[in-house]
Amino acid sequence: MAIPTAPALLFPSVLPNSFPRRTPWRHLVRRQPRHLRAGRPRLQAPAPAPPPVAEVAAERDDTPPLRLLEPPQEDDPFPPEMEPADPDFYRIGYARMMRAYGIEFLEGPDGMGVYASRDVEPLRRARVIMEIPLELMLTITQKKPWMFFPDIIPLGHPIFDVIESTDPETDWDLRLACLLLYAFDIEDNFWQLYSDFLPSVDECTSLLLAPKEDLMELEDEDLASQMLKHQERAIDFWQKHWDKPIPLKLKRLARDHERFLWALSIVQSRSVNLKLRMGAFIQDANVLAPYADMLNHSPNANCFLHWRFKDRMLEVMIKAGQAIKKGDEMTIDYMSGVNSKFMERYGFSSPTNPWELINFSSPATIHMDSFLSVFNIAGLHDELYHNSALTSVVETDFVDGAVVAAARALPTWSDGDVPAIPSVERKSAQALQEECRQMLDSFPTTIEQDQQILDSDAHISKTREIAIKYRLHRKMLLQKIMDALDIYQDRILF
Ligand SMILES: C[S@@+](CC[C@H](N)C(=O)[O-])C[C@H]1O[C@@H](n2cnc3c(N)ncnc32)[C@H](O)[C@@H]1O
Repeated sequence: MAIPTAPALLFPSVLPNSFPRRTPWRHLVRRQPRHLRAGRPRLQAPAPAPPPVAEVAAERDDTPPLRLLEPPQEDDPFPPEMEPADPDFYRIGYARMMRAYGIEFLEGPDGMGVYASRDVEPLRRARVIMEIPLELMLTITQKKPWMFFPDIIPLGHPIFDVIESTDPETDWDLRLACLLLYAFDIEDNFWQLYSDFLPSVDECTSLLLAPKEDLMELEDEDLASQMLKHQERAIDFWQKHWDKPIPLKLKRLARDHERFLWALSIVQSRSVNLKLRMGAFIQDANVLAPYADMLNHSPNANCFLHWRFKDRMLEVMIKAGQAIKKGDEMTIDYMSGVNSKFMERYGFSSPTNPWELINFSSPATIHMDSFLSVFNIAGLHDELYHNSALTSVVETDFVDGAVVAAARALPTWSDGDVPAIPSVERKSAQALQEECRQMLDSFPTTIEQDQQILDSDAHISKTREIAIKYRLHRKMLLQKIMDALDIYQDRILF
């Protein structure tokens, strides 16, 4: 079934004033690879002077009501002497811009990121740093009747049938990639302009874009085969719909499968899941939210995303109580997952990911509470945290995500199973160290060799670099667990 469309009413012209206008030919020019150009164009926060928090609240009240779902009735009876207003007239009320308060978008070590442009005192309440109106976002919902938003695809366009051929619940990423490609193709559409600020094929970290030999560098067979399957799925989809004689208006959206893989990478690594209310429905939606998609990940994020139903705004908010210094990066927590999950979806891993897992097969058991207390780690097994209140008591500061991660996976004994005899504890720690050592030895390269490859090869491809970093991070985690078990034995057992 085709969805009727009312583009003039539902999709306003919403270009921030400072957005560089695209010249008609510019989208035909291939971007230079990253090393040949000085980064992506700078994304300027389009808001005027940032207002204090109190004013933000006042401004919200002034926002004109958004009548996204109530287009004027076209078949209202007009007296014959009256003419309908120019379609532009209707756009006025819908044209809302993104607003930004006290932030700037800068190129950093993890690509583009969002940084504080002034100090922020810790406040008891969360506060807004970005507001992104719904109409700037590309949205695909997982259930009918609302399929995607904005409703920009004209009736009868073949991309609609391509989208319709997929399963809304499982193929949200393919669907959103089609919608994104379509949005890029509409002259002066917001996304056509925003695409200048998205990472190019050479800059994108997604492993969907990695050649097979780079995937082999991962030395994680499960992840490599998972990525090959993802690539196969995307290429099959592209071949099914594009690799044949088709109308030009469809063909030009993704002339080669690389273009489709890139769009899919953008969707997977930049979209968020939200529960949106659309009219009477509350829907699980996958959303590409411009500007908010410049936020990088941190497990100790200082910001979070908040969907405001009333004005249909996505807000980025600083967590309550956070003090932020000018120049600090603003981050959100993408998910609590192991490194392989981050690699699969976003193409990066972290040496201190507190959700990383090492599954020990050794029967050795260790007393978890005493292990944790050596590193000032407190809390229940699922929510271990560094207890800084204890830092003055125990001098070691050796705690990072890797030790928390180790603690999550350590085999433990429950009261009564094993007597708390230091020699048993020591044996357990040694057995676990030995298992880590064997796992570490199973990598054909050492930590130093991987580091050398990364340091010495100036022309290393992006995806190969990512694969080697991941392999390095896994080894570093093992090394840190071994070190932690050393410290544990020194501190507690003797
Ligand atoms: C939502 S985008 C964030 C903006 C992105 N940095 C850019 O340049 O446009 C997600 C991508 O940012 C990068 N990224 C985010 N957090 C990261 C982190 N903690 N470490 C390394 N890369 C990160 C990865 O390339 C990821 O796929």
